Amino acid sequence: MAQAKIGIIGGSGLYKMDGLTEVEEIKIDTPFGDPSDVLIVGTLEQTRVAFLARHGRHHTFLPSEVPYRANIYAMKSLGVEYLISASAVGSLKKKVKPLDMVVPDQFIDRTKNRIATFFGDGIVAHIAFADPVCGHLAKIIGDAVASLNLPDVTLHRGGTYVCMEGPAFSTKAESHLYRSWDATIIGMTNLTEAKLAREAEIAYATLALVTDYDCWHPDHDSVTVDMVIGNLQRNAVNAQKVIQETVRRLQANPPISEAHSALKYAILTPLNHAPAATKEKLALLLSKYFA
Ligand SMILES: CSC[C@H]1O[C@H](OP(=O)(O)O)[C@H](O)[C@@H]1O
Ligand SMILES: Nc1ncnc2[nH]cnc12
Repeated sequence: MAQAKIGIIGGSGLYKMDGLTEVEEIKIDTPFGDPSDVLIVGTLEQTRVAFLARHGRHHTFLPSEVPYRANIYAMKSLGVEYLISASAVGSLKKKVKPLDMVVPDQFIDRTKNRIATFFGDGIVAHIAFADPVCGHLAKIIGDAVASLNLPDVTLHRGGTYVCMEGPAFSTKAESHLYRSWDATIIGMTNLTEAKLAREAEIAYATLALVTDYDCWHPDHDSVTVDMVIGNLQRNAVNAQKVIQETVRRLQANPPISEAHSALKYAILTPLNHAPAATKEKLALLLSKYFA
């Protein structure tokens, strides 16, 4: 089976990664069903990386339908230790403009229709999630953006990403509510992914690409898909440059992340009392904790 230390999940508008060489398309079966698409493993900056289109390469999964568990499990099965997410987001702050880039450090959960854990069925675990992204990886992504001096792009390090269920965009009342919470950006996918990545002991951070002002701004039209895709296509080239530079920095200096031992104190069920079928299903994540 192919191996890759670095994973990339591309969101709306980023359905492929240019510049990969020695490319393999890998179909991975998981105990949680099929991932959104085949995983593309290739070489970038002398490193094997695995790319996955979050909504499928033809954008066929709603945010609520994305098989998040299968996606993260598939990344883990390739040996991924660092996961870079590229995502389209709306801005909840005036100073965060369309085409800007944000590397958030917090999330607020407004999802209601998805499973955001690998656990259950006889094995209970509670990961710490106070700091939901890997600070080391977030810094490397931020440094990569800063080093590229991209024209018309302002970098915002830190900020809170509201993860809503969708698929409809927010009402104005909701958008104003999130602004009153001092949230920075809004999207529909990254919190779920960040939780599962943490349970899988993968360091995770987000490169958020701002496409719109959601629907709160009196001087800007309310968000539409056209607006999002139009801006993200403009952002996609920049996003790929940032990802490539992040991979270069990451492989030169891979940090030890707290995420890599997230389950050490999280599992409450003595594993010798856990149902065999659940142990088997979760062995990829748990075998290092089997006695
Ligand atoms: C196409 S607009 C809404 C859609 O875009 C974002 O997707 P992703 O996070 O995968 O880039 C947002 O979360 C929604 O899923
Ligand atoms: N305004 C918005 N709300 C939710 N998800 C988004 N993705 C891009 N823009 C968005």
